[in-house]
Amino acid sequence: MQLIRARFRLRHPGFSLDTDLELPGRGVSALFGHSGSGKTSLLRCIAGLERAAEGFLEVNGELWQDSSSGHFLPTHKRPLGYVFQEASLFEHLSVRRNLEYGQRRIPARERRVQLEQAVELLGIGHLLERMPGGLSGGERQRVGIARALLTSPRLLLMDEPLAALDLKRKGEILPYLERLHDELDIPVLYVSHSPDEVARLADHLVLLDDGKVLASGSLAQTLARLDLPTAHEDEAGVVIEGRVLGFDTRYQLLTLALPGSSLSVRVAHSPVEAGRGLRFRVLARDVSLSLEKQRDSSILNLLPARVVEESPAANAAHVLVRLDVDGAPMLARITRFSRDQLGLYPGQTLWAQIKSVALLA
Ligand SMILES: Nc1ncnc2c1ncn2[C@@H]1O[C@H](COP(=O)(O)OP(=O)(O)OP(=O)(O)O)[C@@H](O)[C@H]1O
Repeated sequence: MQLIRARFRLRHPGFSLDTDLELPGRGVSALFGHSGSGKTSLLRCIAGLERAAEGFLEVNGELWQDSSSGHFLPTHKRPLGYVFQEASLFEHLSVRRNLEYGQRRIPARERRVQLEQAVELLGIGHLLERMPGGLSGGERQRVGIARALLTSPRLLLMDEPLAALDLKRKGEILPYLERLHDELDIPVLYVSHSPDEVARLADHLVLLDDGKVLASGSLAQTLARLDLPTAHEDEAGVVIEGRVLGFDTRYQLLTLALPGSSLSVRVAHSPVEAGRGLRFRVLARDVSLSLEKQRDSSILNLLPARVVEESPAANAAHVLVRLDVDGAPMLARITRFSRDQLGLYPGQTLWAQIKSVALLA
């Protein structure tokens, strides 16, 4: 069974962590929550760094901890990689030697990731003979991630791996993280403050608040839940996956297939060929609703939608509406005035006008 079960109780003065999670044993699970909500504490429990933590941890069928029977694998025996904000590389060793150090911790027959593969995945072939002192923050982080992979982990823990980088470097490194996600079969627990990173990388989302799990579910379903604080942020929105149908060079329009309709996005170049999957993000504030299909509208995307439920928004003049668009959940933030004009009710079918779609690639 591909599953990570993580049940922990940990007390610090003034803070207690109490989690009972079942996470998918593959793909990226993002841990999201305010500062102090317990994200790092949970990763530390999973890594076995909190000896005082009571709990149970099973990773894809392997038992790492069970306090009820006194079973506790110490950190160095847990096959995991841990990537922090800043990579702590051995400064006196070249990049190649740093990577080999990671690899040597594992007997040859147990290695699941080869040096060439990690170097290629992180795009660091040209850095191998360099010393860490001369690397940029983004390059260091890529080397740190490659070194973690070379220990052939059964689980990769990443604690805000991009937080120390500026926006440009973040943009450079994200495609490599996406490749890890697509090409390696190692489950990742990814702590982040950034909705954008989560939208791009995560499959599963865990929301933590004051040491407790507020929600744990698929990214698409969880982002669309009106009862969670994420739906009430200014940047609230959903992530949808579609398959590329085609790219029109004259109009620079990329068309993506949804289960029963399609969406068009204006982009200069198609990032992938037809048939491949792509993620895109639709913010609640970019979706408006109408009863009629407005054919004369300059808005490109008009999709049939069904109202599932509504909730007051943070701003009293707005309401949040959860929609079902061909089985894909979507959020719309509209004014209370529009809501009354539409006579909105659950089950109503209407048209969602999508003013802007952000491609996550
Ligand atoms: N060793 C410790 N002793 C006492 N309190 C601690 C200890 N470690 C963590 N805490 C407290 O536990 C709470 C959760 O901390 P944690 O670092 O897990 O939060 P976080 O969600 O990762 O925060 P951030 O996003 O700021 O990194 C905080 O209030 C912190 O002060």
